[in-house]
Amino acid sequence: MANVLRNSAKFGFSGVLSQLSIHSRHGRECVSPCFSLQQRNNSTSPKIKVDLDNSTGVAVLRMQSPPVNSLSLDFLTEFCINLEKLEMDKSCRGLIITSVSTHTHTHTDTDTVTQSHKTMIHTITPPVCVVSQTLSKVSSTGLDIITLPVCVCVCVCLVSQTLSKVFSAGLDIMEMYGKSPERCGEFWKAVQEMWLKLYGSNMATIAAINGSSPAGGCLMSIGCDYRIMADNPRYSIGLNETQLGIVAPFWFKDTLVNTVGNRAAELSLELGLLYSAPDALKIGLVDQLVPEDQVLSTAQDTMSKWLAVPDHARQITKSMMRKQTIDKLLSNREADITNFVSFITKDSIQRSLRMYLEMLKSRKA
Ligand SMILES: CCCCC/C=C\C/C=C\CCC/C=C/C(=O)SCCNC(=O)CCNC(=O)[C@H](O)C(C)(C)COP(=O)(O)OP(=O)(O)OC[C@H]1O[C@@H](n2cnc3c(N)ncnc32)[C@H](O)[C@@H]1OP(=O)(O)O
Repeated sequence: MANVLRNSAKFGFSGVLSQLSIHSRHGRECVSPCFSLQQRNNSTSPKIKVDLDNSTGVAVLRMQSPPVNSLSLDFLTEFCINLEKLEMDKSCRGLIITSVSTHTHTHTDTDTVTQSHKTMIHTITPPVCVVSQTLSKVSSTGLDIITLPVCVCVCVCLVSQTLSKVFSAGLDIMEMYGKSPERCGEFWKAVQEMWLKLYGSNMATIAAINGSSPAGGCLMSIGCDYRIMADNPRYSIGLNETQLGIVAPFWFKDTLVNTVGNRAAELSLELGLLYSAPDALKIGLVDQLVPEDQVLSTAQDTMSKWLAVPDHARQITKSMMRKQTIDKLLSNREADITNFVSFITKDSIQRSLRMYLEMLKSRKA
């Protein structure tokens, strides 16, 4: 243990984990070589926006993947890359995870059509740059060279997309429905990676839950050190997997037990309960409720209290609390993937997922 603590002071929590387990893929040594320490951490990528305030050392990661911030393979990959970058950045000590409620997405599109220039201008607005040109083209027979008037339209337009009031709708069900075993395995590995990185982060982490947070969204929340939820009767949170006819794996269960205790976790998991914000507070699934417009500012105020504690002391303590749970998955990763793939690809489970998807759609109609 003394060794663990010495290493922890030297490498931080993630570093200790990678020292302790040769299977660890989320320690500092395993970072993709394309990220250097010099890299700035203010990034905007399609699904996630990260802003690091260098004066406070606090990064805000905003999920912005309409319609419901579901956790697809692409989303999870992007999430892990961002987390890894922040973990590597010594100036970043705290991370707040939240969802943007509305965002404007800048969309660049290049289209080539064999229509008149005039038609093109009418169909795509607002064109920032329209280039007309004549293009020589080989006909389908390959014999005749024909010349067509072509309008190449480079259009930059702003598309406003509104996220429904969700923090995250959890794992993207479409990643588990009708997919090949290989793809399911790849997806599950990314889910594991997201949890390993978050639960084992050296940073102080706060979930600013400004919307519903079922299943994987709840996992992401309880993977943080502290949870602040909007006091809105429309929002709910919980590990509702059994309601979909699927089963939360042992590490989802362990994280929930570590958060709310065994009895509450038992009820919660077996019944697939989604809790209102006040009920979630009652069982300790979230730590604090605040009016919706104060979720982020409260998270920022709370973070300053967490960062008042010396990093090494907080990190070593966090490691002592979470290491056993993390190691359990690290030493069973491959078996866990195999279990997931064989479970999720069963006909009966696929049927349950289809019914659930239909229910989601019919609820909308
Ligand atoms: C033998 C032992 C084995 C042991 C176990 C081994 C392995 C483990 C196996 C499996 C574990 C899997 C763990 C799974 C975890 C998950 O996270 S599953 C996902 C659970 N999520 C949900 O149940 C949430 C469902 N969504 C909602 O309840 C609502 O959408 C909402 C989030 C409350 C938002 O409501 P609203 O604003 O009204 O939006 P809509 O319902 O209209 O949704 C908009 C569109 O988004 C689609 N959508 C919603 N959620 C998801 C999702 N999670 N994935 C993909 N798509 C989603 C919805 O269908 C709408 O689509 P359309 O616009 O109709 O196309």
